[in-house]
Amino acid sequence: MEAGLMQVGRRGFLGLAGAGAAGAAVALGAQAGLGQRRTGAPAAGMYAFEGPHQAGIVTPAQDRMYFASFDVTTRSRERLVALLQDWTRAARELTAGREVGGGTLPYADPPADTGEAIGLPASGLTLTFGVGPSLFTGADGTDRFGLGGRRPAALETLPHFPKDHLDPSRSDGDLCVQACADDPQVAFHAIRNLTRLAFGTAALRWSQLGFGRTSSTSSSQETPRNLFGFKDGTANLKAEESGELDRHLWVAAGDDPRADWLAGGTYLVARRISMRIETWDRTSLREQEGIFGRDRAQGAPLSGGREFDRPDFTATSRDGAPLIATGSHVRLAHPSQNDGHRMLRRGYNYTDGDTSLGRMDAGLFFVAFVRDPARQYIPLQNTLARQDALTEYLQHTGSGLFACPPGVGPDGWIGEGLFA
Ligand SMILES: C=CC1=C(C)c2cc3[nH]c(cc4nc(cc5[nH]c(cc1n2)c(C)c5CCC(=O)O)C(CCC(=O)O)=C4C)c(C)c3C=C
Ligand SMILES: [Fe+2]
Repeated sequence: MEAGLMQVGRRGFLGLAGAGAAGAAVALGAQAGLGQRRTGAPAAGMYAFEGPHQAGIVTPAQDRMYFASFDVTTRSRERLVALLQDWTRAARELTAGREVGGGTLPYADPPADTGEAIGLPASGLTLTFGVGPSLFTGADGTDRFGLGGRRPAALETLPHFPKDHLDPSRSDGDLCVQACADDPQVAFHAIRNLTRLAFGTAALRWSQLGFGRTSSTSSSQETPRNLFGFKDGTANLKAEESGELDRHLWVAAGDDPRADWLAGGTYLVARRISMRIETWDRTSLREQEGIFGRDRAQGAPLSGGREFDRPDFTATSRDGAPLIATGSHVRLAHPSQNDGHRMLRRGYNYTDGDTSLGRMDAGLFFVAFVRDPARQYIPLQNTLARQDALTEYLQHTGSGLFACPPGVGPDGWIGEGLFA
């Protein structure tokens, strides 16, 4: 079984409702209460909502994603807090495969849950929440909710990078929710219901559907492929590397004296990267492999060996040229070129139909989690934008940076520490 995934079947659930349930079912009951589960189907995968860190970061990447960014429309701090509490309550239900609002159906009112996930299991749903820089400081410099003094120094709108072509209506936001699941309808249902709960307090600003994970976050997972056909996620930071996670992923107490509320949390970088698929498809395999610095079939470094072997950047061909080219993606992105920095990538392939020129509007919705974006993301993105051979085939069209608070305990709510 994958790390952190609980298999809760009909027997487990019925057992919980009865006398003494153990193991997974107890975990379900403790965190989710005894509301109506949407299905009695066996072997419904479920990740614990509670824990020191939010789920959806190091839990194994699911097959589907629906990412949403929100603008907070209220000026009231109390209403913002109430929204985060409502979202936490709903997230406990949704991730346990239960209907929002306990499945209440007063006939004279709209149902508490929108209903399209009835009959579907939890499907490994995780919900990961974040806060953007604009939640702290408005465009006119105002301290919107009295949180200005608690804003982490690293939580700034990402700078403009060379060749960026950002659409403001697909960028930034006050709050974000990343919903990942093995069923797209379950991920959609989660965002829809959270959006509905936010009515009058926060409004959807932009959203992105992703259909195929482009990273492994656990060594138990097979490396998937991106839309250029290459294995993606080979050298990713993985859940099993606990020391490395503390070093590169989780914010520690003392990292930022203004923002100890973020200890145990992390930063989420989102980039909507359009990929020039038609041009790529007219490029030779030799050139494609040279651009990445890995072979397409196995994902092995061009210096030799197998997928998970270390790339040898000193290896040269008979004519003295480096086997992994100086402008290749893996050389430029490798920790040895970036002061030892790593990141946890958790992106998804996407398509939004086609463009007015009849090209596929498709690419990578790049999501990465880092302990410090100012050191781990911004310098690397500047390097890639200027030197990476891959850049010719890409266009960054959306962007966002969010701080993801730590996870919650049984009575906690997301972002509690920020408002304490
Ligand atoms: C700024 C960070 C990065 C962006 C943006 C980015 C875009 C991007 N990447 C691929 C495909 C691959 N990336 C791979 C490795 C890799 N990429 C980054 C960072 C960014 N990529 C890092 C830190 C690494 C790991 C480097 C290392 O430690 O060796 C690979 C190789 C396989 C792997 O390790 O995952 C591929 C393939 C695309 C298509 C893309 C934009 C659309
Ligand atoms: Fe990459």
